[in-house]
Amino acid sequence: MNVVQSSFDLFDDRKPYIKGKMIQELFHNPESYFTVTRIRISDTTETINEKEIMIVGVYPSLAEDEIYTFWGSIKQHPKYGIQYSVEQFRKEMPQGREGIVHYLSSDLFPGVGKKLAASIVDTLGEQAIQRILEEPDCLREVPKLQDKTRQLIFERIQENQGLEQIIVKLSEYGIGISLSIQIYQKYAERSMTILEENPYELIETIEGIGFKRADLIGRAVGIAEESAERLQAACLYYLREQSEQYGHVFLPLEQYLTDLTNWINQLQSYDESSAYPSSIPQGIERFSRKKAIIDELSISNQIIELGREEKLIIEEDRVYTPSLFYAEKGFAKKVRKIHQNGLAASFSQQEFLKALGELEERLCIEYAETQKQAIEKALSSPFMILTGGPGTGKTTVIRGVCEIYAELHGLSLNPEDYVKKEDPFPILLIAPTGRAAKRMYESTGVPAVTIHRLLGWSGGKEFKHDEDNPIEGKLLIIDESSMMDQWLANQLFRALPETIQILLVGDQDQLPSVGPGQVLRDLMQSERLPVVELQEIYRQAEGSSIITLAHQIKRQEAHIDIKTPSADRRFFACNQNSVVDAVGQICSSAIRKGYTPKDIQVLVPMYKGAAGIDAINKSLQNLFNPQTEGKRQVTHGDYIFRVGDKVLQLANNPEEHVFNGDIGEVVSVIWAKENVDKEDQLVVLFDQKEVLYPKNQWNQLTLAYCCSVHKSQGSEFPIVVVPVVRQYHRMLRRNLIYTAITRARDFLILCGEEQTFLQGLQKQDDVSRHTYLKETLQEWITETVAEANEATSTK
Ligand SMILES: Nc1ncnc2c1ncn2[C@@H]1O[C@H](COP(=O)(O)OP(=O)(O)OP(=O)(O)O)[C@@H](O)[C@H]1O
Repeated sequence: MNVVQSSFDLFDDRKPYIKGKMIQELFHNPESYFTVTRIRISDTTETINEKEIMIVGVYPSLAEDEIYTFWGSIKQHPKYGIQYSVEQFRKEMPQGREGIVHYLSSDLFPGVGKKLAASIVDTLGEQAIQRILEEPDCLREVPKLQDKTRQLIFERIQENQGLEQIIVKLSEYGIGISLSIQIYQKYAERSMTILEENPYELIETIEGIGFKRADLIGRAVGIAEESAERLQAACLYYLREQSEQYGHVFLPLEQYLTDLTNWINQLQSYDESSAYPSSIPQGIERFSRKKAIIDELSISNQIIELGREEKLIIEEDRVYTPSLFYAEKGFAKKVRKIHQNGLAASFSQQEFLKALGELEERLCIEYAETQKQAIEKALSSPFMILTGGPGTGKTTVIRGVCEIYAELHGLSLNPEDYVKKEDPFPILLIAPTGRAAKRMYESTGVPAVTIHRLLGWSGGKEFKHDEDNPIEGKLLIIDESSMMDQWLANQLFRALPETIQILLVGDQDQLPSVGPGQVLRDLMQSERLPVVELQEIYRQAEGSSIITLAHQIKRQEAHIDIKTPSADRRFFACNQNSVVDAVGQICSSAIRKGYTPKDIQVLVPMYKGAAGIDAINKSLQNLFNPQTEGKRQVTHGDYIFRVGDKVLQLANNPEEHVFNGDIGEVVSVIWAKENVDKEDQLVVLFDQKEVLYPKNQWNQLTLAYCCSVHKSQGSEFPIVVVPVVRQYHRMLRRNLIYTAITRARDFLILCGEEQTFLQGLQKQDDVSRHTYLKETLQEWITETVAEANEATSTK
């Protein structure tokens, strides 16, 4: 294979080096890549006699049985003796034969395993790739190679000419095959040039490459710490990271500059012991390549430059990424337009009361005074917000709005009356998740879809509807709007006609959106749009103590009793070490009472640790769906997926109409030998729709017996089990617990430590989000709701 003659010659073999194989990794920080490994020396030009040495510095975890070359300097530690401080490193090229076997048995060639790949190389020699390209028929010489596989090998090699070189090269920096393929697909023959000249570009273009990984390549190819490319990439990356992690839409300039400077310096100050976690083995010197302190002035120069190039937007003392700046401004602009231009229904009080009376009769309920006001206001305002805790009748009001709107406009609510394209259904009901939309449909009888579906999302940034191709509709009702982030809100609003009427429904005490922003909260707090809050609880009337507990939490009452059992609520005391068993016992007991795994949902705030989601899922899998003879299962990383398992979708897959947070069941495992693609496959059933998962999509799935509170937003389950133990204490806060317990429809079981639960309720979200939506609306819409009301009442 010609990889060995790659033009990528960055390493100076004349400098002293040490070559060797790993014996043991003593420390590796996956964040900073600071690594300490003991290696067995196979060759060196340094003046040492040792056969083994400790390699200390910034490099990825080494692969077993691979030879690496390190360039650096020898340091003498008073206690631990000789150590080697690394400045550059390189994985030795795979030997010709080994490299081709590795390539041919990768996921690029489904159906070709190590054995077959070895047989191809044994038959065709180390020039196999070249030979196959020139004369595909040479593959006929390989024993037992089926025609279909032969064809596939040739086609894949032809499609990916040159890729094998990149794969081998990138593996030197700890970059695996799938990322290498993405890099190659993006840059083709320019891949190597990008890597050598500005690996930081990969952060923007390749998902899965963050600043630290790019910086690792940057170090290896010799890009200076203070170079503009590196610092600019750090500025952009840090801002994006802060938005993604903490939900900020912008950062205050001063804070951004200080925190970013500290972050950059901490990244490179590997020789300052304070920068390292205490888990580094004592006695290991903390040093690496030459250090350069980056001062605030250098960073601010780069920020100004990025501002000039419009890669950052600086408005007064706020720094934004362009996408969030335009999302926030664009959304605010459209809200103002709809608020001022939207066409509200016009009707007399008499007409309204008549329609309401008929509806009450039909539904056999009597709307409460605030609920009536909510319906009337929603119908007569271009933009209204309806809020309230669980069970206060938000959905009942939505139903009223739909029915009376239809009545007042003489419209039918039967979708079958709208089959013609030029006559679309006038009332659009949407929610951020599929399950929330389904609930909305079930309780109102009006069709409801996800926001993504309404927008005709087809993956990535592709939406069918936007300002040039707006959605058609007259009334739009958005439920669970606390989950809507600033990007999605803007995407939705830009696709709406200015004349549409909007009812936004949500509970601001629930968790904020996963993505940046706090759209619902800002809209409400701007005091520029009418808001109706429902406070009376109706589900309580049906005997629900779950709802009472939720409202006690919402009102921040001082004495909350979680221990006294009631008809729909229990508490079981247990500690951190016994909580997994306790959850198991609770679930077993529910199953004995006739509930199925689908009815029971365990909700936990974190994945890792002895009481984390992963551990609970493994234990519940054995309980709910144990391995039995003949039941098929596959292993994927740490997980086993077995026929009958309840699984959770972790990514949006618009082609198959399955979305992040959807829950399904594994209904079959198809072995590689049973399908034309020659790879193991899973079939998952979601709501009567079967979806096929080839192996490379298994990472979109996880077990769902237990899932995160975040993923459960917008859903309801008959039985919810919420363990609360000290291990979660960093994550616990009022709105998280509130969201978890309000997911329970019939029965709520809390287990764990009462004290930890009560302490969690005392904590609010510690970081408030930096957003400017509220202020923008206040600047742009001059009249407050109170003033508007006054003006109407004096007319
Ligand atoms: N005015 C009313 N009279 C009698 N029952 C009512 C009234 N309003 C609502 N309900 C009943 O209260 C229960 C909760 O109402 P609804 O589902 O509309 O509340 P919600 O705020 O949407 O709750 P959640 O947010 O938990 O879904 C329902 O069973 C509903 O029929």
